[in-house]
Amino acid sequence: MRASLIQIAVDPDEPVNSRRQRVASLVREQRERHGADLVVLPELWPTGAFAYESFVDEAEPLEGPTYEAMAEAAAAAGVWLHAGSIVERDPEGPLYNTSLVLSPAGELVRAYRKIHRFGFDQGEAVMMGAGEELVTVTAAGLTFGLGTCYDLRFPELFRGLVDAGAQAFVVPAGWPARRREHWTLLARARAVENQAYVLACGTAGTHAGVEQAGHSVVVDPWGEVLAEAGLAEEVLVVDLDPAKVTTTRDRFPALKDRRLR
Ligand SMILES: NC(=O)CCC(=O)C(=O)O
Repeated sequence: MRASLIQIAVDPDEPVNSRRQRVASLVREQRERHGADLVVLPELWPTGAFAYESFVDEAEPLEGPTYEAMAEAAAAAGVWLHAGSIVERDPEGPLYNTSLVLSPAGELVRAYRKIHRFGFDQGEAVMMGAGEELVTVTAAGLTFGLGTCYDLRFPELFRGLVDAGAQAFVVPAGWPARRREHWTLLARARAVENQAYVLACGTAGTHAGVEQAGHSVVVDPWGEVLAEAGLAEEVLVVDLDPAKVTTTRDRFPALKDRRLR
């Protein structure tokens, strides 16, 4: 199966709706241009992950304007779409940082509320609720476990996803440039320790004064980097093979030597 990761530039001068339309047309062309079965977008790309002051105004229901634009694009292209995350307004609860996974028919098949909120005593950590559910989804022949940005620092989440059947992880992010080394290192660590693909899709540009790391990366189950973006907006195209997960786990069966559960 082939995946396209779209590292979107989040420019505060581009209105959110224009960005939605621009991203929708990028999604639409991924099948025809690159033969993609799956398209992946970053964390909170409509607003920017650090644009805390816009979270309340831009919050939307699960099937709000971002979903609508992405559903139309996924269906037009006939691709699975991990649409990155949105600021979700739950009518009965707080805001959440929620990732959406859409089928090639444009249906919302899974939503994942980010479990580990970033910011310590400010921003997302105080403005949003914490998700509580591990989420996996089987798409185009692979079972993906979902995480979001800061989640990458919490290996127990990814091990839990492996226990739930994950062969690959999708990690949308809005990771800052000043901790770029951590991003690449953690993406490779999660791949190696879980013998799983990692599809880590970040943003480009600078918003809310925070320069983004870019450098979206795809790592295979042996820890090899298959593709890595630069700093600017860019599309990464990679082929993923479920058999590679099986052979890696069979030939070097470290996951079978676990003693603490
Ligand atoms: N949006 C985020 O979760 C940022 C995470 C981050 O900056 C870090 O883990 O470092």
